Amino acid sequence: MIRIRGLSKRYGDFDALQGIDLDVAPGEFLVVLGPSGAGKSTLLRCINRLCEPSQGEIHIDGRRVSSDAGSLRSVRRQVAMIFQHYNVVPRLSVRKNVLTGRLGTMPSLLSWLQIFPRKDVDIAQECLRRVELAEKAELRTDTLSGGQKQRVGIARALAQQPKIILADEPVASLDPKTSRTVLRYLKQASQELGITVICNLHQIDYAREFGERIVGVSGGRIVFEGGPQGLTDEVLHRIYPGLDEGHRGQVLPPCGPESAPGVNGLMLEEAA
Ligand SMILES: Nc1ncnc2c1ncn2[C@@H]1O[C@H](COP(=O)(O)OP(=O)(O)OP(=O)(O)O)[C@@H](O)[C@H]1O
Repeated sequence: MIRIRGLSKRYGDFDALQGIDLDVAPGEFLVVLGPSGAGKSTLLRCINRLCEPSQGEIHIDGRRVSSDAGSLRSVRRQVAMIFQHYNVVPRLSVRKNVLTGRLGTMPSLLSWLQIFPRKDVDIAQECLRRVELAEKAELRTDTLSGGQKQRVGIARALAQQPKIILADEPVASLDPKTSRTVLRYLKQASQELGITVICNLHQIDYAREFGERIVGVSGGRIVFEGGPQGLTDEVLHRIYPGLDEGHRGQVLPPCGPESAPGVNGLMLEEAA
């Protein structure tokens, strides 16, 4: 379904990604694990073309992704994104936030007027039910906890009815219990709906627990590819050079700015 060959991304004279080759199967839940600055976000952003690769090719379902308008439209429709800081619009209701996942399928006048057809409202409600937030649909989103906001982020991604979800450190801002709950909702939706998920994580424990397959990235290169049982000490040292015993399996704090501004590149605060 996703085929990546020779993908490189250069920022100025810095190589953020260097010759990535990767295949992701339909319905797979793939975890990308790696330290801060390894290139995980850049990889996801090249897949949905929020970021233009310097070299290499990406194919989704056999179609090459490019920056021409038709390809971009198709990618933005098929690929949803979940962000570390949720990217919900605080003053909108939970339901309206989820409905923004439907904007790409609606006539622009209706979306501009924020008039949502019944069918879309029903889809949004079903997505909220999946993350067990149906009863909060009418609440303002800023009244929710961080974990609930991220579940809104998942529901919004599902409302897009995507083939692929790219989740960029979706639990980096959450405590361990909430993180597991959020990852469970995401994995369950992937399994039940057959959605391919690529999920960037910092946490080795969660990668082991939720990843069907794990790709370890370090210094812009893939240094490991395999099942959770393959994450041996030697492999972890390859992914996290200098990682000591005491840190193994613990949460590695993220750093760096949140780089993705909104859904499908929209600035939601401005769109609201
Ligand atoms: N727009 C940009 N301009 C210049 N350098 C960038 C840009 N975006 C990312 N980089 C650099 O590319 C490298 C990879 O960044 P990326 O955000 O992909 O890493 P990451 O593994 O997702 O890190 P983190 O886990 O901290 O989010 C970093 O060194 C980062 O500083």
